[in-house]
Amino acid sequence: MDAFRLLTRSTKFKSSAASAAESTARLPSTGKAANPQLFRTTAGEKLESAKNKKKRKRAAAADEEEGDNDAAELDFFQSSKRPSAAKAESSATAKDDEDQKSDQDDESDEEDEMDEVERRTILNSHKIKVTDLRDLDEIQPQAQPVATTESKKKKKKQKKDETPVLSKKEQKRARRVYPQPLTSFKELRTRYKISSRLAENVAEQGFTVPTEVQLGTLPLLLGDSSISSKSGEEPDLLVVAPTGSGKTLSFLIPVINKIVRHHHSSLSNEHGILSIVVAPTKELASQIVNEGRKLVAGTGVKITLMKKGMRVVERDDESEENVLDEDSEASESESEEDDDKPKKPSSKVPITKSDILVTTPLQLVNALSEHQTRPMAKLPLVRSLVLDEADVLLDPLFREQTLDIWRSCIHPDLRVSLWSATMGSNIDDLTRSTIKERQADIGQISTTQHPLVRLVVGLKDSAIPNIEHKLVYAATEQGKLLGLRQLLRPAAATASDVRLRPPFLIFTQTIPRAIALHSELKYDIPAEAGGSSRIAVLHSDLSDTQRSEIMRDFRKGEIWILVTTDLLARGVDFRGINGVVNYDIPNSAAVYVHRVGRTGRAGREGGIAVTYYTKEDIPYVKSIANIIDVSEKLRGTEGEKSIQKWLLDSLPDLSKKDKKELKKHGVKARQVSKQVGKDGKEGNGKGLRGMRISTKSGFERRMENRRKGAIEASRNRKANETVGRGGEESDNGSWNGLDD
Ligand SMILES: Nc1ncnc2c1ncn2[C@@H]1O[C@H](COP(=O)(O)OP(=O)(O)OP(=O)(O)O)[C@@H](O)[C@H]1O
Repeated sequence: MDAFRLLTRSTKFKSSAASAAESTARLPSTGKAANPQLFRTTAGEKLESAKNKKKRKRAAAADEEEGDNDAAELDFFQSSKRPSAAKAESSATAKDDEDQKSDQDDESDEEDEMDEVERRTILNSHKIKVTDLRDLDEIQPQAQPVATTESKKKKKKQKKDETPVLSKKEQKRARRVYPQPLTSFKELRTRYKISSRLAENVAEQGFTVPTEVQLGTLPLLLGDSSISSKSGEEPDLLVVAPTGSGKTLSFLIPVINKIVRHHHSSLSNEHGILSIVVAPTKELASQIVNEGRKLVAGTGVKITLMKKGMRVVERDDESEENVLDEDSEASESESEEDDDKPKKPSSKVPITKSDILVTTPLQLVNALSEHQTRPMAKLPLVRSLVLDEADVLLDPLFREQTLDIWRSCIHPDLRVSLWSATMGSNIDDLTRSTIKERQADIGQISTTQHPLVRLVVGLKDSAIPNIEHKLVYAATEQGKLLGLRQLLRPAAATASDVRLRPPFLIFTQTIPRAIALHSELKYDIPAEAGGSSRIAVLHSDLSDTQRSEIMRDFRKGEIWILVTTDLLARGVDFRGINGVVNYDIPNSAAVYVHRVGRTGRAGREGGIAVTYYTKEDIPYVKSIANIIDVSEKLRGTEGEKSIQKWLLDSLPDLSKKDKKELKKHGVKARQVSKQVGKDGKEGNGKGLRGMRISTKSGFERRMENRRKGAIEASRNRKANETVGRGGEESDNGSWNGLDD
């Protein structure tokens, strides 16, 4: 069924069939991109393909030598699906397989080793920048820079016994590292020797080319010896990489592999949570678990979504409890409405048995502190802590909870990795200081310090270059609604030059506005296209069950248009959505980057981001216009710029204080006054302004309200006369919410 056609109510487009087909072919919903990478230069591509060609030749020669029987074992990356029987067999022989191949792999490893120039060329070609963030004196002596004239001059000024002060440029150079990039997924097995079953599970996803973030981070986390430590020691890692670039796979593969190794090691009798992944929303946490389940199949690793009422550790003062298996948790009811209250006395609940726990911050903090009634319990076995959307997890809203979790992980070998598409420099500082503070707390000596590495893909804090941005001035709230209606009826949209095919997301500033917009639009979808069931609203006031049902239906394609708040701005992966509408402008440039990043996932072309702004928004638009400008420059399309220089120059700059205020509360005109209840019935009507969404003018609304008031008053008068006593006081004069 073509959603776009149905929405046009069978109206024929003026454009030719050929051009329509051409535009459809480029839509994100039509399938995955041939290459998910966003950045690459010819020089880098040539070098990578030369390296891969060499490897293929070697593999073919090895195949010939080993005969047909062994070939099946060696080429598990070739086909995306393998019969399960073969899988079971290969899983059973995995360890032997690893041992048998290790000699051959060692040999090929040496051949695969790139020199620094090659590593530099490939990393630069993909716009990957890796930096060691430790203090310079902590970085290995080899990393110290060669003194330049600049530093020599400074040196003269210093006393002889003092260490030289390096210029900023020199410090930067000293910190740059060029780890060997992953040129193909095959290397996960041949070079990094990950579990063969895990490698098969990755291959079964059908991914052929690693994305930039995978190419850069997987070697670091799987133990690459070319990084600054020279020891191949796993670093703590800060990663800034574009939205939809495959960060989830980048952190899950190493975490799962580490646990498989742990299960095979002498520590295999240690049972408990070994890794924690923290994400800011339940939707994202549940998505990570789904992705994780595909990767852990058959590896013996268990991944669990943290739910209310679950117990994750045994406190010292508790008696032994029976242990609940992860499989039985899957059947737990998801209909818990209130996360802040314990479901049943926690001591009666069995302890969760899982290797990887995926959680939102509050849920884990509540479990560890028994709803903040007791000191936080410790998580003594956790070796990997992953903070997904780390900048938001370390934002004041979640910071204390996230740091509490971090501090609870007391194992000396803990490694932390922080991931996001946007990260301020304050996160670098906070990470550094938390690592030091934690090391001091657990009495770790400095010699055991490992690298803290930052890896940035592309330009930090920028929107993906493979989508089209439209910044549309709508003057008023009514103008925005009219514009949006045009998008919903694409036949009319030809005039406005924006064509957006479902499925798409619409973001509003607040929950009441999302609800209001949904009620305003729900009858706009024609019955033959499925009517109001095609459009839904999702926000955090809904129950968990409602939230997951809506997510499921949107993913299945039953819901075409989803109105939502920033709840879905981050991390959530709806692979084929064609666009994003910022009905209300985002509260910050970072939120813009994340919201629009819901489309154009994994390098898909053709996604559109439409942002409406009104007169009230003008002071806040410049940072968004800047992001669009940079994204278009990254794309490198001459002459196709949507942000003109004159616009950038004429838009006002926002002060730091106003930026902070905007981030915290959004555009003032759209805030919901405290006197207004969620039902929209309290107050005198003025507080409702922020949630009002209607095409009717203020005058029309006033007239309508007066009419309603008059009818209501006459009804009351009649009732009073009949009953012979005064009726209940009614708030006739107040506006009664939204126009349906
Ligand atoms: N190498 C690959 N080739 C093709 N698709 C991939 C590859 N790696 C991941 N993907 C797909 O890319 C999509 C986006 O991945 P993911 O959700 O991990 O992105 P992300 O970087 O975490 O984005 P965000 O910043 O929005 O959270 C997913 O649908 C995933 O299956």
